[in-house]
Amino acid sequence: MVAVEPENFMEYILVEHRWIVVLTALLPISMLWKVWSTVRNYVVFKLSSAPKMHDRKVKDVQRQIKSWLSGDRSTRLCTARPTWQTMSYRHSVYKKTFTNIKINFVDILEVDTENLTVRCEPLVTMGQLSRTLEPLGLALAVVPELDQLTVGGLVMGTGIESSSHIYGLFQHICLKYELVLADGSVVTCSKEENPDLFYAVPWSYGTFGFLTSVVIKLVPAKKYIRLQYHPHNKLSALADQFRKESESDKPHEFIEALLYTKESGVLMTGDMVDEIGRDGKFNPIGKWYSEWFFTQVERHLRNNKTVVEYIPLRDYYHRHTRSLFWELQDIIPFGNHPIFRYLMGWLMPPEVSLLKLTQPEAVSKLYEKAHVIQDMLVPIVHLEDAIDTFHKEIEVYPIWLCPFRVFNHPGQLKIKTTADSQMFVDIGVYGVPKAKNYETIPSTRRIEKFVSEHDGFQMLYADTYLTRDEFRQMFDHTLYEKVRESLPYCKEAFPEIYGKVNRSVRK
Ligand SMILES: Cc1cc2nc3c(=O)[nH]c(=O)nc-3n(C[C@H](O)[C@H](O)[C@H](O)COP(=O)(O)OP(=O)(O)OC[C@H]3O[C@@H](n4cnc5c(N)ncnc54)[C@H](O)[C@@H]3O)c2cc1C
Ligand SMILES: NC(=O)C1=CN([C@@H]2O[C@H](COP(=O)(O)OP(=O)(O)OC[C@H]3O[C@@H](n4cnc5c(N)ncnc54)[C@H](OP(=O)(O)O)[C@@H]3O)[C@@H](O)[C@H]2O)C=CC1
Ligand SMILES: CC(C)=CCC[C@@H](C)[C@H]1CC[C@@]2(C)C3=C(CC[C@]12C)[C@@]1(C)CC[C@H](O)C(C)(C)[C@@H]1CC3
Repeated sequence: MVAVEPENFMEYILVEHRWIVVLTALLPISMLWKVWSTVRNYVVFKLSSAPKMHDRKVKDVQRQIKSWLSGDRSTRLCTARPTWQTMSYRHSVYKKTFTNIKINFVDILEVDTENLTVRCEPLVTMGQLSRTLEPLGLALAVVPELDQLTVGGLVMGTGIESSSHIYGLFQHICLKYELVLADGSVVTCSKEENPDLFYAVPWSYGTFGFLTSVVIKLVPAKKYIRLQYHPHNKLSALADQFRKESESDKPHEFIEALLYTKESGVLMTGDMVDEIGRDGKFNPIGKWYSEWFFTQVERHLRNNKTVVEYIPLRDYYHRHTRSLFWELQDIIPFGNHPIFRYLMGWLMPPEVSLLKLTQPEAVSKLYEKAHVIQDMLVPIVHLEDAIDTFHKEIEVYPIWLCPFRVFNHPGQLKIKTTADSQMFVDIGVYGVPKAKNYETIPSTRRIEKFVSEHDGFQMLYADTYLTRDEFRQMFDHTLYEKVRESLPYCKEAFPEIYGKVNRSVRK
């Protein structure tokens, strides 16, 4: 472990015993925030006030942009969402120098139960959506699993989940975007209307305009997920089954795998069902006292038996929220202890935003040197090679594996095939690297090189060390540039994507 020197007593507590602050302050505040926002969202929905307010809020964004237009336009524009509230590890320093546009868009506007769509505002979170849709027997086709991810962030960045091998990324289930552009106009775009803009918006990181609403595709939901755990002790066997299941003509609705060592892991296949069958036990993994999901899965590996469980739908969707995958074990080391779970589990997890807000400089330095948070997206055929490379360069376990389809659409994600789509795998690596030769920048750059050479992509909520040229090689900028040229004031108002994601603007 790399040593860091705390500068004062408070910092010492925050670094060495971060759990004290988390337990005494962050967890209670997080709970109050959760209760307040749930009640507030419920009341707003019941009063049906959100759709009426929406137009007024859009006009307010237009007003702010027009005021920027009538000034000297010496600054650029970004959203005023404080950087500590976002679901990335870093703070975006450009927020300090750009003109901040307030976007207070936090509501679900309309659920169309006939056409199976939901129209919602960009700050609506995944937790809010799944809570609202469940009683209606509906769900988003892709539910990125951390409660606090927002629709806007997932559209402008990207979103992925264990149903993505069928439906694709979050962008692929979005049917329409409404944006306010740099000239103050409001546009809507879809496959039929302004298609260039529609295909260029995902992965654009807010560099065309401000998203004000999105129409998203829904699917009928059932009460439970029948989840089958398939333990493996050979990577090649796990990878073969992983590919076979993902590319099958009739795939299971949910597929993911967790690797616990280079050679061993558990593949999980799931389907929605209305009844609990007799072939497995009921496991409400979302209850406050239940063990963290990733350690439950590890037990199936140790037992080395294929078993079936029935998990309540929302518990499944947010299965990695309570332990923030496995990141919370570094912050609350005893968080998975039964005594803690029974007594305090109902307060978990702390809000990521509050953790971020109270992160001292010394912890940032520690994470910088000895912690990896990366999701690399590579064609599924290269799965074993990628695991080899990650093992050699980083050696962090568990590793999250999630298959997903990239459709052959125009835009920044250009796949190298003429087929309709190509199957990829997201390799998520979060934790303290054990590889002896690990050094943040050189090791990450070698991984990035591997991903580029294998026609893959890097998720950009994480740190990227790509140069601008390498970045433009990884992400196709042809359509992006064309649309930027065609929109009045766009280039003046917004930097290019690299200008918002490179390391020099993220501290
Ligand atoms: C926290 C929470 C959030 C909910 N969110 C939604 C939701 O977003 N959409 C939904 O259909 N049901 C939602 N429901 C369920 C809803 O309240 C009703 O249970 C169900 O829709 C039956 O409505 P009703 O026939 O009693 O008529 P009403 O409640 O009077 O509504 C008639 C129809 O209009 C739609 N509707 C009403 N208000 C809104 C709104 N603000 N936004 C979108 N559609 C609205 C609904 O489709 C509803 O069926 C929510 C429930 C909870 C607890
Ligand atoms: N399972 C998954 O798929 C997971 C995904 N993630 C990643 O987390 C990120 C989402 O986090 P979240 O906190 O929700 O989003 P952020 O607030 O971090 O926003 C991400 C980007 O989207 C832009 N943006 C957000 N809302 C708007 C809007 N209304 N109009 C214009 N631009 C907007 C932001 O611009 P600006 O800088 O101007 O605010 C920023 O560049 C995504 O990048 C996603 O890939 C993380 C964990 C899991
Ligand atoms: C595509 C998928 C599934 C991505 C999962 C990404 C998660 C593992 C990321 C998203 C936000 C994230 C970067 C975060 C952290 C860990 C990894 C997270 C949870 C933590 C909690 C680590 C500890 C840090 O002190 C701090 C609190 C700033 C961050 C906050 C964001």
